[in-house]
Amino acid sequence: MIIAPSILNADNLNLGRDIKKATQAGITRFHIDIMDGHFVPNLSYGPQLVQDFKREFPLVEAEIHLMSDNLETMIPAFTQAGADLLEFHFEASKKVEYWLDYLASNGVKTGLVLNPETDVNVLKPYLKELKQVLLMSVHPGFGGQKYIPETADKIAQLKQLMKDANVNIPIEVDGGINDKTAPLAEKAGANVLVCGSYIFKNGDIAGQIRKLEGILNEGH
Ligand SMILES: O=C(CO)[C@H](O)[C@H](O)COP(=O)(O)O
Repeated sequence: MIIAPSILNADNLNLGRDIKKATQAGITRFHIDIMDGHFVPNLSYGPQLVQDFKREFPLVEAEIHLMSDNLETMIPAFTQAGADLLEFHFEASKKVEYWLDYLASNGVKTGLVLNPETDVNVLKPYLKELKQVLLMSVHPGFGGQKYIPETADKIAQLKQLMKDANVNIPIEVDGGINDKTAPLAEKAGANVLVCGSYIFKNGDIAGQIRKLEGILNEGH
């Protein structure tokens, strides 16, 4: 299981410090939420943040979760900024195939994201080109929301879809992950968990990461 901390609810005035604390606790990938105030009702970071992240932490993966329907501007900008993995929403794109090709030819690993209400079957034509699928377990736009329990059914449906297509890529779950919900997502078959508030909000970043890892290890 990979834990990818979402920096959205970290202390933004001490972001470098908090990211460093998480890497010292063994984290090798961060989830960076990009919100455009249009596709979702919130604003977050721009490409400069990603560029600075890669300058300071070149060996740590920057996973970009693009919550925008302005892909023409955003995808090239975040590709140039140094995204290792870029995930865009199926709901936000009329040219999925075009952007998958663009990202692959620029050496960026690609994931598609589905909102909670979107049927997993929409992924069928793209599964072979994806490096990951991200299932939202909250409605995108804000950290600190409650995990939607029906996510387990979506994970099961996606696993079946992948099996039928003979594809085996990681399933990532994002939103409301904590010590109670992480085991639910793991049991349902998630391979990557995005976790924001739980890790960054209580002041003991390393302790929260260890706690989450401990709980996930108990299941084995
Ligand atoms: O994509 C997101 C919101 O749109 C965040 O990544 C997600 O909500 C993680 O934060 P938290 O763990 O606090 O729920």
